[in-house]
Amino acid sequence: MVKICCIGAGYVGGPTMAVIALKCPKVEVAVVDISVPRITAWNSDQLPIYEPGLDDVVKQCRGKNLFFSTDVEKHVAEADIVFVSVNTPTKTRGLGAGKAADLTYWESAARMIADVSKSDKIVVEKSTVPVKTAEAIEKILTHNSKGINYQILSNPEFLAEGTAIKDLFNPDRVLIGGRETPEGLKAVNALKDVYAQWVPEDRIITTNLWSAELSKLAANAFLAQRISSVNAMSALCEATGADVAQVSYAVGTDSRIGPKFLNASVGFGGSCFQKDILNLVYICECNGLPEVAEYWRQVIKINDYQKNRFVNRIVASMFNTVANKKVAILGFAFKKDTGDTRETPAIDVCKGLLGDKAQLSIYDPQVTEDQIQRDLSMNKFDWDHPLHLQPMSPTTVKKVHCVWDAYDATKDAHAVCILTEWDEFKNLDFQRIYDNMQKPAFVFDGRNVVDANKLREIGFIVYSIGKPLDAWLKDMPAVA
Ligand SMILES: NC(=O)C1=CN([C@@H]2O[C@H](COP(=O)(O)OP(=O)(O)OC[C@H]3O[C@@H](n4cnc5c(N)ncnc54)[C@H](O)[C@@H]3O)[C@@H](O)[C@H]2O)C=CC1
Ligand SMILES: O=C(O)[C@H]1O[C@H](OP(=O)(O)OP(=O)(O)OC[C@H]2O[C@@H](n3ccc(=O)[nH]c3=O)[C@H](O)[C@@H]2O)[C@H](O)[C@@H](O)[C@@H]1O
Repeated sequence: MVKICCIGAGYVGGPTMAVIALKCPKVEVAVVDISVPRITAWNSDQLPIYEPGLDDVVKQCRGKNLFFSTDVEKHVAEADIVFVSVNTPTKTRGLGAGKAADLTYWESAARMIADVSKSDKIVVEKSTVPVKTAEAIEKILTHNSKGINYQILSNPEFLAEGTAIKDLFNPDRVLIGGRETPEGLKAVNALKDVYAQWVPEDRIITTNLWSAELSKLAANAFLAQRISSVNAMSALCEATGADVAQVSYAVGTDSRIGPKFLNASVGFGGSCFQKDILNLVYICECNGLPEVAEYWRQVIKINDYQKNRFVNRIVASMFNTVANKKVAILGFAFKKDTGDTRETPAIDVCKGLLGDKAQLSIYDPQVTEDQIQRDLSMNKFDWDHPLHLQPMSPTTVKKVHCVWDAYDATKDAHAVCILTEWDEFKNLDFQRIYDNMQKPAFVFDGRNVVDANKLREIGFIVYSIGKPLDAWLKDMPAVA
């Protein structure tokens, strides 16, 4: 029986390994982590991450050929294939701070593999890493090899949160990069055999190591670039009276461009887009390509601009001050169908409003008050380290209240900000909300989920990203 071990039981390691276990009943899969609470949760009825369909997959395999454990060394020693899916945060100190990937966790995992291994192993990079990481890992492993043969593969993950199980069941492609040597090709084929249990062969792409590593960074940069492109257009739409949804549709029907990923928003969030682009920028700079670095940096700059523009629009519309006004925040997760708040635009919007002394009442169906308080008091990039290294007792942000109902959040509020596109926000009783709010009552829709015309009929002043502006908003211009 082939034995797989995955180091890192997070948003990628957990779901990916659960699906491998489900699709490959003859493979034994152990997912290991240094975080005791995380492993305890994986072994309980309350999984540590919310992901549609995940419970079902885990329930089918856990205890049969899928195991979650903190006994990292034992499972690594026994495995034929070791996936490494640990955090690769942005460095906060030293060389490359604010841009480069921090490979501390990767390096410690590689050293541990070298220490405990007694048999040959295929080591698979599942985390998103800088180009040429495989070379560094190879050096660590071979300098400590005790005669053991290691093959390093790059197998980046393309799943998106909220649709992880669907994406893993039916991926657009699986990418495997390896050394172009007989041993390298053999290792590539061994991993290909695992995926071939459910992924059609023509969707399994094999490349050299560096192409696989770079393709992951490139894919995320291209995706984020589309959002920054449409968000840049949204500002121009507001200035000209064009409607960004109509522009996106007209542009996206060109088959060379395609319709997906053209929704204007308050800005993209999530643990990876910003981190991976910063990493790409750093790699370009290190390779003497400042123009290329600046090109990609602009994707982040537009994203920051979009979040600032949204906050300024709110404050400007409400007579240039939100001090002591109750503002309801609907949605805190970085997108719907996940409880993940890493780099969510809601953090920047809330911090911006708190900077102007607003009182926030926040409702998200999947995010706890503890998490929100932690996010609003944490330093930039701290969130991307293993749980036990994150600040344990954050100071409570006093002007923030978290509630478990959209109606409670909006009661007596001056304004409602929609920051996540949860389906339930489309069907709220906005007449009831309006009746219980201060007047004039504002809605700032950062995800374009509500029917703005219906809300205007009720009496709201509505701002939707990239849509023709209400007369009220035109009279109160927001400077980003
Ligand atoms: N979240 C996502 O949707 C995607 C993430 N990625 C990449 O996958 C990697 C992992 O991301 P996530 O799963 O989101 O992170 P995560 O933070 O949810 O999980 C990482 C886990 O690794 C554990 N860990 C760290 N060092 C360890 C060590 N030495 N030994 C054992 N466990 C260790 C941590 O305790 C943590 O539970 C990152 O490189 C990320 O860029 C790639 C595609 C999608
Ligand atoms: O490397 C990663 O971590 C993953 O990053 C993204 O996945 P994810 O961040 O989970 O979610 P997305 O659906 O890409 O959304 C990212 C952000 O962009 C925003 N978005 C997305 C699409 C769009 O049209 N407009 C828009 O503002 C979302 O609301 C969200 O805040 C990629 O889609 C995955 O392929 C990749 O594996």
